[in-house]
Order: sequence, then structure tokens, then C-alpha cells
Amino acid sequence: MTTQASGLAVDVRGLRKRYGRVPAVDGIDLAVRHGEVFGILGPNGAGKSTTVEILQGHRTRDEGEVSVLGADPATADRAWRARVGIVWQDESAPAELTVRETVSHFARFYPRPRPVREVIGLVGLQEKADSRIKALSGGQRRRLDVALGIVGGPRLLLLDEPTTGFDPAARRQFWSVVRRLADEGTTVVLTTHYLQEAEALADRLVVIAAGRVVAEGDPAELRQRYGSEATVEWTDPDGTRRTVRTTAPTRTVAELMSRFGSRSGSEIPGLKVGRPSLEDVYLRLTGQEDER
Ligand SMILES: Nc1ncnc2c1ncn2[C@@H]1O[C@H](COP(=O)(O)OP(=O)(O)OP(=O)(O)O)[C@@H](O)[C@H]1O
Repeated sequence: MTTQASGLAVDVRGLRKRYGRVPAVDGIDLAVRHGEVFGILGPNGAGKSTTVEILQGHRTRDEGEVSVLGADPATADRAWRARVGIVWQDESAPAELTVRETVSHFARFYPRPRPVREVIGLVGLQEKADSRIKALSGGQRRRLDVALGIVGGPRLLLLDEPTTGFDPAARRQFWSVVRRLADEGTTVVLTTHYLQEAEALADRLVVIAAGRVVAEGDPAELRQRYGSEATVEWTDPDGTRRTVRTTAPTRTVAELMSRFGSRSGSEIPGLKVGRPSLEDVYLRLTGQEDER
């Protein structure tokens, strides 16, 4: 299997990985097209990092076929590594070096690096180009990590929970960096446990839970496919709160109206009719619904 044959940037079939008895990844398929931003969304412990580490070639797998830019990451060569951008957290770089010096230093590892000034501009650090690393904020530091991940001019960027620990403003700035890269044609695979992040960035996404894909599609499709049931809530005469999920909420309300005598003017106590948000859908799919 090659990406040339399948036309995919990342093609994963039947991927499995266990840690001792724990199945961290339990039969995952992924198909990432060239040029798209692909999200792997899931709660803590779902298997996201394990999957991405296998795509990076930094973790072995037990079973399954994996093709990343046409090669198996387990055996890929240096030329492949230059085409796949990996963003490490707190890439080890001397704290005394400036941003420009650090990016220039890393550029030397690649056969065809991007111009240093362009990379610094792309991640929005032009104002900090001459600042020492030790003087950067957490969000700026993370953008430097991305700069080091893209200075080799990768065709595919693999980002594992890139904005964990960011404040909302830093997160939005980071999203615009990812969008800029995507607009340039870089394929991006990112894991996240922030639904909002997947919705903001991903052209398509998979939702994973307990090592398995539980849903896939673009965010709008997911909302439509899994969010078509409305919720009707009301309070019974004995004070008990009732909730039903239904695809026919009008019929449910009509039944309640006749039960509560609403046609003669009385209200259905505490009536609420709602459509699930994508967050509701996500929490239901990943079995976290009751934790809200
Ligand atoms: N090195 C390891 N040794 C043993 N178990 C591990 C190891 N790494 C991960 N696991 C377990 O495998 C499962 C999947 O972990 P993984 O880190 O891939 O999930 P994740 O979706 O990235 O979670 P998080 O969002 O918390 O980073 C978890 O149950 C985790 O405890």
C-alpha cells in the first residue's frame, strides 16, 4: 500500500497497540487526504498520542498497516523525516539563544529548509525574533516549537495536543498559524481534546474513545448525523423532572399538551425543547455525557 496508490497523505488500517494488557489503540482506520486539516478528537486516554507517535515513527505498533506520505514510518528514511514535520513540546534549545538563532540552527538539519525569516513570520514571532528563548511566554515558546517543526518545509505536520495549557487568546493565535499553513497546502493532522478546536480547524475529523473510532466526518455532518434527536424536558405534577430524546418532538409536545390539559390554557410545567449541540453529541459518543 502506498499513498500514490491510495491518493492519501495518511492511510491507516486496522491499527492496534497494547501496553501490557491495556489496548491503547484497538483497531483504528484513518484516511487523511492531501492538503486537509484532519482532527483526531477524543478524551484523555482515548489513544490519540499513541496513534500520532506511531504515525511519527516514534512508537512501534502491534498490528495494522500504516502509510504516511507513501512510507511506513517504522522503516522510513531520513528523506521521509524531512517531509514530515513533528512539533515537540519544549524542543531542547539553549535558553540563551534568540528565536532567530534557534530557527537558523534547526534549519541546518534539513536539505531544503524554508527561509528563517518566513518561518518566524508564519508563526507570528517577528517581534520576538531577537528575544532570547528564556524571555518568551508559554504561548510564544509553543509557537517557536511549531517554527522548528516547519522549518524543514514539511508536506505533512503532525501536532499532538498543540494548545494544551494555552489561554483562549493564545489558542486562537495558534489556530491562525495552523490555518495559514493549511492555506499554503501543508497537510495537518492534529489531536485535541477540545471540541471547539476540532470544530475551528478540522476539515474532517474522527472522534476516538477507548482506542476506537466512534464517529467520523466533517463537523457539520457529525452534528447532523448524531444530533438529529431533540430533547424534550418537562416537570411532572409530582415534581419529577422528565427528559425524552426523540426525532419527533412536535408529537411528544402534542401528547404532553393533551396530558396536561394545555389546550384549555394551562402550561406544561418546565417545558424545554432543545437540539443537541456538537458538544452534547461529542460527550454522548465518548461516553462522558454524565460527567457534565
Ligand atoms: N507508555 C505507556 N505505558 C503504559 N500505558 C500507556 C503508555 N502510554 C499510554 N498508555 C495508556 O494507553 C491509553 C491511551 O493513551 P494515550 O496517551 O495514547 O491517550 P491520549 O488520547 O493521547 O490521552 P491524553 O489526552 O490524556 O494525552 C491510556 O489508557 C494510557 O494510560
